[in-house]
Amino acid sequence: MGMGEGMMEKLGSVSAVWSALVSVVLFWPVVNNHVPAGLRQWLTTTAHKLTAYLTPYLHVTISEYGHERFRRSDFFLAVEAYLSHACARRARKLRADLGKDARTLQVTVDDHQEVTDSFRGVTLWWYPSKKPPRSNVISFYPREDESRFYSLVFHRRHRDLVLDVYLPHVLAEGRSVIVRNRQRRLFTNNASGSSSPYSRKGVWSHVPFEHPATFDTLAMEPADKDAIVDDLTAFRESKDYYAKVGKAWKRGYLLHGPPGTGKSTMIAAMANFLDYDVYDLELTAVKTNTDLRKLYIETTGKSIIVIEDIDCSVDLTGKRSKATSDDKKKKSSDEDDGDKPKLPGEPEKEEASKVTLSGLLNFIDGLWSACGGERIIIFTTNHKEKLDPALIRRGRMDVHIEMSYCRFEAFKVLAKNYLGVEQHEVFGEIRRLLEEVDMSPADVAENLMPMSKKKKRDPDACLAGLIDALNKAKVEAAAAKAKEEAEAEAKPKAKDDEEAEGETVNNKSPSEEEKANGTI
Ligand SMILES: Nc1ncnc2c1ncn2[C@@H]1O[C@H](COP(=O)(O)OP(=O)(O)OP(=O)(O)O)[C@@H](O)[C@H]1O
Repeated sequence: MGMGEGMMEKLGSVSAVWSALVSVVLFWPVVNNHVPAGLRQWLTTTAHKLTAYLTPYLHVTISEYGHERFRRSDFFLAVEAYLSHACARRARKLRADLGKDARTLQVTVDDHQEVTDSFRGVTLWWYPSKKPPRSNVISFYPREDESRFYSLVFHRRHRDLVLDVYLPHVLAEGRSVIVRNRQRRLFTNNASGSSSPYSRKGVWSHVPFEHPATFDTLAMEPADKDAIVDDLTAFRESKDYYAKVGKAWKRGYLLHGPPGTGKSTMIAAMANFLDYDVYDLELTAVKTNTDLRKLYIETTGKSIIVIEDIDCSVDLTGKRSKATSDDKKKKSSDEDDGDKPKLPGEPEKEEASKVTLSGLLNFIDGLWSACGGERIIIFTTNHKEKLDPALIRRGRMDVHIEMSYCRFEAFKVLAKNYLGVEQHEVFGEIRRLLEEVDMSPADVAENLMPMSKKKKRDPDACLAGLIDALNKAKVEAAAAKAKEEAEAEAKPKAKDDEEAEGETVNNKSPSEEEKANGTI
C-alpha cells in the first residue's frame, strides 16, 4: 500500500509537471511579450532544469566566448563551420552566398537553424542559441550582448562516444573546413599602434589578401627557389620537432637585394604557398616597444609578419646596450619634460616612434613571441650591411635570401609568364646580355609587358625591345664605369696637389670629410 501510494504520488507529480510544461508552451508567447527579461531568463532556466530531470538526454554547451573574454573560442568556430558543412543538406533553413573566390556558390546552415547529425548510427541534435543581454550591464563590447552558444543534445547512453570521439571529430573537421573556406587577409597596423579598450577597432585593419604571385611566377634561379620551398615545407610540418627541441614554432627570413628584384613578390608567393595571412607591420607608426608587443599578441597563428625596408623604418643601427642606455636617458629626459608644466597654447609634441633595437629583438624572440605559434617573420632591406648584426644573426633571421638581378633562368620564367614563350631564336643573345648587364626582374618584366594590343600578339617585338633595353643599359653601365675610374684616377692627383699646397700653407685646417676619413 505504501509503495502503491508512493508510485501514485510520483505519477501525480509527473503529470503535474507535464501539465505545467503544457501551460508554459501555451502561454510562452504571452510570457515572451509581457514578462521582463530577467524573469523570462529565470523561467527558461527552470524549464531547462525540469526537462533535464525528466529526460534521459544530455546537453553539452559550446559558448562563443570560452575562457577568453575578447576572443571567440576556436571550438565554437569549428562547430559553426562543421555544422554548416556537414549538416547543410539536412537543415531546413539554408543560406546561400558566393564563396571566397566570388564565383562558386556556398550553401551553409542559417544562423538560427537547429540541425540533426548522425554519427556511427547515433543521432545528435544541435541547437544554436543566444545568451540574452544582461539588462543591468552597459557594455562597451557589442559582442558581450551577442554572445551565442550551441547546445548539443544526445541520449545519455552515448555519453562516452560523444565526449571521446564525436566532439574531437567535430573539432578536427570544423578546423579543416575553416582552412578550406578561409579568405586570407592582409593586415596593416593602425596609426597609433594601439587601440582604446572601448573601441571595436583593433590594433590591425585588414583587407582580403589577393596577391596572385606564386613560386611558379617568381623569377629566380630554380635551385634557390626549390631550396626556399623545401625550407617552408619543412617548417610547416615541424610542429612536433619545434616542441621537442623547446623552440617557438616560428622562422625568420631576411630578404635582401636591390630594388625591383622581387622581395615583395617573394613574400606574396610564400603566403600563397603556405596559405597564411600577412601582417604588414609599418614600424614607423608604432610608438613604443609595448605597442609593438601588443601588435604581436594580436596576430594569429599561420601568419607572416613583414617589416619592409627595415633599415629605413627606425634607427636600429645602435648597439643593444647603447640603445638601452639611450632609452633610459631618453626616458629620464621625457620624465623631466613630464614634470614641466605645459604653457597655455603650447602645441602637442608630435610623438615619434620610440621603438628600439632591443624592443625589436624582443618582438622577434622574446617570451611573447612564442604565443600562438606557426609564424614567419620577414624583414626586407636593400642594404643588408646597414643592419645591426644582432638583428639578423642566424636564429633570429634563420634564412638569408639574396634577391638578385635577372639572369637567364629567371628571365625564362618571365618570358613564359608574360609572353607564353619557352624557346626563341633570340634567347641566346638575351642570355649573353643578361650575364653582362645587371637588370632587375622588375625592369625585364616591364620590357616584356606588351604596351599595345599589336605587341601583345607579337612576342618577337617584346623580345627585340628587351634586347634594345639591355644594350642601352650595357652602354650606360660602361659609361658610368669609365666615369668612376676617371674620378678615382683624378683623386690621388688632387690629393698630391693638396699635399704640395700643404707644404707651403701648413696652417690650413683639415676639412670635415678628411677628418671623418682619417686621411690627415
Ligand atoms: N623575381 C621576380 N619575379 C617575378 N616578378 C618580379 C620579380 N621581381 C620583380 N618582379 C616584378 O616587379 C614588380 C616589383 O617587384 P617587387 O616589389 O617584388 O620588388 P622589391 O624587391 O620588393 O622592390 P623594392 O625593394 O623596391 O620594394 C613586381 O610587381 C613584379 O611584377
